[in-house]
Amino acid sequence: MLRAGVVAVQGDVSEHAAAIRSAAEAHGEPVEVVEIRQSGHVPDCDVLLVPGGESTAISRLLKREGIDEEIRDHVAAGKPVLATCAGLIVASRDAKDDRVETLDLLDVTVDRNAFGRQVDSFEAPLDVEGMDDPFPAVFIRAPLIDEVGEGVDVLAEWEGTPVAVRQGPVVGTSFHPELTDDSRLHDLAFFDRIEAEAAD
Ligand SMILES: NC(=O)CC[C@H](N)C(=O)O
Repeated sequence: MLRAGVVAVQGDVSEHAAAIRSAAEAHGEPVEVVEIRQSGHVPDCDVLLVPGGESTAISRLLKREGIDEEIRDHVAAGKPVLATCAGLIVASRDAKDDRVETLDLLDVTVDRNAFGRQVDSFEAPLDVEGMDDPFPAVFIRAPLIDEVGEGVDVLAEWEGTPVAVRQGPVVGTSFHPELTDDSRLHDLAFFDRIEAEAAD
């Protein structure tokens, strides 16, 4: 049984829970989704999802609840994380905003809301490394990734700007794969990895 933790202090938690459930179902993988609002649950999780929402609120609450350290330990143990939009901001090295205390899971810097305000949200077909067909990427007040460290792979770009990155077990996207019923980003972040490990 795969135990998937959805960080649930703020943001689009139910969409993430539904997306990981349907991705797991597609792989015939029984899944238990754990909504994480307090410390003590992350250590039991195999994979973690950090949702979109408001990065200032998410980072403040993670720290207040002591979940921030647990997420760092999860990654240090090599366990996968998918961080989307505000989650990517929280996972970055630096969001250039004192209100966001980042977790430094991905060696990238981000510019919050760089793709515009809520009204500027858009959907775009995105070429993602390893996918045969474009992924329907939904951008909502999306962060721009402006600096990418050496250990980071860029998985997708939009108009010359990285919008999906991977470093070790952590995948971060500027867009919201949880809002479409396309589970290929979950495959890339979790199931391809889990299946490759199982085949070893
Ligand atoms: N849709 C989103 O997650 C937007 C993120 C928002 N720009 C932030 O700074 O938190």
